[in-house]
Amino acid sequence: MADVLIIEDETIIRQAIMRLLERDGLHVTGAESVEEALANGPLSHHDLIVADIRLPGRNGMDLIEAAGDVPVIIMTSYASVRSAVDAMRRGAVDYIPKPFDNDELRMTVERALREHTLQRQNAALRAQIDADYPVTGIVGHCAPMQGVFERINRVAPTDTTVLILGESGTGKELVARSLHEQSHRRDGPLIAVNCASIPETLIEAELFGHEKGAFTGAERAREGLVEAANGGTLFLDEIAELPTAAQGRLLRVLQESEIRRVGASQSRRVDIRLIAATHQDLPALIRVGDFRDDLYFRINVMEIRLPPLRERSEDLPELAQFLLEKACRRLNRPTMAFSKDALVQIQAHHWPGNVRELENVIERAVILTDGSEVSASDLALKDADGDPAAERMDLSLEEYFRAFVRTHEAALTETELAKRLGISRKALWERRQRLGLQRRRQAG
Ligand SMILES: Nc1ncnc2c1ncn2[C@@H]1O[C@H](COP(=O)(O)OP(=O)(O)OP(=O)(O)O)[C@@H](O)[C@H]1O
Repeated sequence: MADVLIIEDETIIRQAIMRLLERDGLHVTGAESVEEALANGPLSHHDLIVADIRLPGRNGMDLIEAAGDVPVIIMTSYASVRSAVDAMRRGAVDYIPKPFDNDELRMTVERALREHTLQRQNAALRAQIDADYPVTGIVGHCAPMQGVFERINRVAPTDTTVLILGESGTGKELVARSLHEQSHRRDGPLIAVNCASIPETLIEAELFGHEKGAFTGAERAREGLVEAANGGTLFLDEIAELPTAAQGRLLRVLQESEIRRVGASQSRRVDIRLIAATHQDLPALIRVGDFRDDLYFRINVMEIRLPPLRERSEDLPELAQFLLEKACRRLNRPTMAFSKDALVQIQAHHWPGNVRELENVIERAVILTDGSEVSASDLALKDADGDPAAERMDLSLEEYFRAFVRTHEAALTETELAKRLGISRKALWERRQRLGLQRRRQAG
């Protein structure tokens, strides 16, 4: 039973609220003042506090701070909307205007209690995940991954620039997210930019923003991605793809904590933490003049190197199982398991596309498998060497969708087909329209 504390100095009002909430099955205690409430025991014993803003002695505002994690609803007269706004700013979860409407009060209390329960459940879930995996959502027990976790835990709480190295698909972005989530910037933005995906001519304006008229087509001034990361983390993936001019601008941002938009004469202060990643050999690029050595020295303060999947074979069974559960959840399929021969194949494969390839192979197998077991043939991996995996990787999900629909549509209803694909019937219909994949009528 949820426990609610009412602090209200007017006895009639306090008792009326207590009776009202007791009728809703809540355990309610009352106090005339903040001092009396504190004398009766720690505030943390309650699930919710409803307090008048004007009280004799310490007022309701003081209480918000004293309440810590316990949500506080403030009661205020219509005349003092201003103080209600102040109370919300200082952390009250809601306010109830006086004179109050009984139903409105009950609904506000119920909503605050529900949100508080949800928050507690989320915190418990997060703690559970943290306990299962040392760094949120990153699977790996092999020695090199343990080294990676140790570095993440050490460097995450600092503002140090981190350079993540590793082949494509080894989890560089995942590590960057984890560094952000474990830093004091976690409530700030994480802006992830793949430098290879922005055309060279646009990259400076995209990253650093521009003033109106800075170049043809710049009709309005625009904030860049670096500024958007202010107060948070900027993750620059494939940093080796940054053209030399942009490298110079980035270096200035890092050295001076200031940014100058393209075409601007004034600088603006920015507070960002940079995490960079690349699969390339930066010292080799420096030698041929494609990467600035001063930028390299500035970003290479702390290095995290991710091993390729082929060097992590002891992690493969756990990682495959983790990705299988993830795919089943995403595609709305009941839990599945790998057959023995599937696990043998997973161990034998070379995984040139690393974890991303493993994830794609598993997701496709989940889509194509009927039963609850994924067999070696569902994985469609050939052998450890010379397997044209890259060819299969080129098959887009749309092509799989097309093949899956054409193979199964004669035997399944649209509802069954949608369910097997893990999408709604409406989504199936829409995708059919988009791909020109009209339903074929069955002969006879
Ligand atoms: N150790 C891991 N545990 C669980 N999932 C992982 C792990 N490593 C990678 N993944 C998953 O594999 C996919 C690819 O990872 P990610 O995008 O982080 O790789 P990347 O190195 O940044 O690739 P690229 O260099 O091509 O951008 C993601 O879906 C990620 O969640």
